[in-house]
Amino acid sequence: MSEHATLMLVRHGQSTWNALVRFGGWVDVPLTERGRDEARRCGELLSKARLLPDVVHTSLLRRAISTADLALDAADRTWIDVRRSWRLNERHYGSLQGKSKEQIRAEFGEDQYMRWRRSYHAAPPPIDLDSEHHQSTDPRYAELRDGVPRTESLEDVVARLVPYWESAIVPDLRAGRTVLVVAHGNSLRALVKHLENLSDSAISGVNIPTGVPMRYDLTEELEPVTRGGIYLDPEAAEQGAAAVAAEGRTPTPVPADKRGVTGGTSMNEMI
Ligand SMILES: O=C(O)[C@@H](CO)OP(=O)(O)O
Repeated sequence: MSEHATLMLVRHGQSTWNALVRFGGWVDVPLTERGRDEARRCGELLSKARLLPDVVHTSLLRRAISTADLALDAADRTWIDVRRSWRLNERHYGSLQGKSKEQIRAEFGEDQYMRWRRSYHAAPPPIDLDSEHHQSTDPRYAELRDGVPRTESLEDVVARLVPYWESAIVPDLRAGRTVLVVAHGNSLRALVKHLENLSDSAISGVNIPTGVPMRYDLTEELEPVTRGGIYLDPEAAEQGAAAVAAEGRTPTPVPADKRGVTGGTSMNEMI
């Protein structure tokens, strides 16, 4: 094993609901064309920096799986070992799943909106089983039986993610493998909180941009050598994180095919 273990974290590229500024959570929405470009660029950045992963871990959601596939293709690493787990899924956003962030903010006010989005302990109201956006009968979660979440706080995400970190990712790092984790804004925030031992309030200010790889060199004790990690494209990361922080505060862009009806900005022009 080299002096430091290398962990690369990547949030999936832009999804269709990122573009529409809707709460995504466990709803399995695909990447936009922009998201696919971000994923390919992520692979190019990994390749250029010679940070070639030996193993990739993803969630069970297609926006993370497609991002990993496109990035690994661009880095000529399609052949590496793949592990997937629901424990890397996005936070389950309860009854907010599928809803417009702008509308939720307008309806419930800034404080409640931000409590649901960024407080450590608060979870949105549980999703109704009549909703088209619940996952209780999705076969990919069959092993969870009645335990498929109907809402989660970030604290709940830490609780379900850390066992996977310890049982699946840490052994790869200890074996000297360069590990790539492709996951989601809030599952990665949960991992960053755990890795950096951040306080409940400090993690509320952390926003993860789509598609920009972040590198952590870890000590023997698996503590980050550089706090906050190192983004391979710091400028894109800064802009992307600011855009995530601002979601819901600016008018939601209108998809290109609906522009004639209501006007607005095309999905691919946003952020
Ligand atoms: O909608 C979601 O599932 C997440 C990530 O896109 O949103 P937020 O950044 O508001 O937690």
